[in-house]
Amino acid sequence: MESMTFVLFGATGDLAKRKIYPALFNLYMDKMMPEAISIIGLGRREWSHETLQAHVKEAVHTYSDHEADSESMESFLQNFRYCSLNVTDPEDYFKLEDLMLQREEELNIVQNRLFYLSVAPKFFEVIAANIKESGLSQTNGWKRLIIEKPFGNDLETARELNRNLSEAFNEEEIFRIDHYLGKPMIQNLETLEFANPVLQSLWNNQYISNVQITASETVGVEKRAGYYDQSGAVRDMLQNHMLQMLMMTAMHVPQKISPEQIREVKKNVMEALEPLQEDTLEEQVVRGQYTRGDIDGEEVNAYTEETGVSASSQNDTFVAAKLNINNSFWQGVPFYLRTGKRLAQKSTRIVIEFKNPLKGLYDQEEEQTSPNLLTIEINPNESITLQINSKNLLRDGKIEPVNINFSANDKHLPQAYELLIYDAMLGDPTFFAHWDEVELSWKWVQPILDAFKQNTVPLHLYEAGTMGPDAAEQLVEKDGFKWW
Ligand SMILES: NC(=O)C1=CN([C@@H]2O[C@H](COP(=O)(O)OP(=O)(O)OC[C@H]3O[C@@H](n4cnc5c(N)ncnc54)[C@H](OP(=O)(O)O)[C@@H]3O)[C@@H](O)[C@H]2O)C=CC1
Ligand SMILES: O=C1O[C@H](COP(=O)(O)O)[C@@H](O)[C@H](O)[C@H]1O
Repeated sequence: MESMTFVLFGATGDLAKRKIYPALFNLYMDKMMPEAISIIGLGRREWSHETLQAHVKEAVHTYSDHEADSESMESFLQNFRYCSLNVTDPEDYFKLEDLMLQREEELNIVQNRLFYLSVAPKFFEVIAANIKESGLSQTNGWKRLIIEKPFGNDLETARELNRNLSEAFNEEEIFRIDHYLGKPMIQNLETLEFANPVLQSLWNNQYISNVQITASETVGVEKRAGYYDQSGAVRDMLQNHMLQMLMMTAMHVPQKISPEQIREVKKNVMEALEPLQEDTLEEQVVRGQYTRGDIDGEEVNAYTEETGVSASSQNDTFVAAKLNINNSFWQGVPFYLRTGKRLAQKSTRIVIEFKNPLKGLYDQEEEQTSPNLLTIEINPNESITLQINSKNLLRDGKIEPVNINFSANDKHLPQAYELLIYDAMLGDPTFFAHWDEVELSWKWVQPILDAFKQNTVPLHLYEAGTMGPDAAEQLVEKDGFKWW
């Protein structure tokens, strides 16, 4: 891998501590980092290089599962330097430039520069502009920008953000993290679909009856009420993670496996997504909010009782939707998506339900068959399970559903941030959100945001600890299905 400077805005923050430093350390230990790398941490705090190094060490000890011998740790930490900088102060970027140039010279490395913005989204544009104005982006190597979602707050603000970022960085230089795309099982979808002719031949509307994507969480708003009450489940999960999982599931075979082609087939899915209509939106979208209930035997507050949430909030803590993809592969196959807080279990999974044309053969009282299901568990377990029908020879030969299971659970499976940072360092954009995907996603959810804002669809309350409102059950039941 090429040598580089890794500039981390928000080096003193939570994401850096919990995810970025442990990921960098794991990559270092797995020899997946450049031989020579200059890592410069930034924040307003007046830290010394040593303070940052001690902070990184502590973060690695707390959050990395890699064994850290002291020699490796010390040589890892030697890559770090700190520079105090206020992102809105253009003068501070010259201070940063001095340090960058000094380290590039010391290490004798090309000016390959990766800028990671682990700061609030309101700073993205000012940082990009200051990087450009200060000349930091005029390098004799490459430059890249990593940003975290949210990418805008709606279609209009997302477009504006993108316009402004494009002043300083080209699309090929912008790596938009959607951490779901870093999850090993999501990355594995490509292989599952395209490296298995048996599955690929069934991956269409001739054999599949419906697809269900669930991301359920047991946590509530935690300490993020300020953000979440303005965001809700649609902006927080549906527009990004859920639609990315949909794209990864419904994409059709590309001409070849390359970042450009994978992004192209993902985009095709979004382009074929049937737009929601204002007058029928309620038939396809369920908005929910949790009331008091029980999670793992513990009583929890209603959403409107959470600290920082207004008692009259109409915010969505749950959303379920039925999506139709109007292309020859998926016409007639509903894709059901649901996500919410304070649900019965933490589980992210994709379930492919196959059609059962042979059902009639066995439909006598004693011989019921179940649909074949392919379940891809993404989080917290990682597995692929195929449910088939089989005779139970120990119970009078009755037909029963049994599972063929591949479980990838392993504590050494790389973490999402590890895979994503590695790809960004390499310059591989496959598992980052392209602007086209982001824009098409906002476009598709915009009617939902409008309807929720105008209160033209009901807010269904659900008890914490359940799987959401009854209306979400009815969404699939009226098509003759049930949630798996
Ligand atoms: N934490 C998480 O788990 C996740 C976070 N994210 C996203 O990552 C980003 C960072 O989140 P998180 O780390 O939690 O936030 P924190 O509030 O913990 O950290 C914010 C960072 O920004 C720095 N900062 C704030 N204002 C300025 C400024 N004017 N100039 C320079 N630096 C500044 C702070 O440094 P200092 O105080 O020293 O100035 C600090 O390092 C956000 O966009 C968030 O949405 C995404 C997914 C998960
Ligand atoms: O981006 C987000 O994701 C988390 C859920 O992520 P997971 O990896 O634990 O499934 C969610 O809790 C959070 O609200 C959202 O911003």
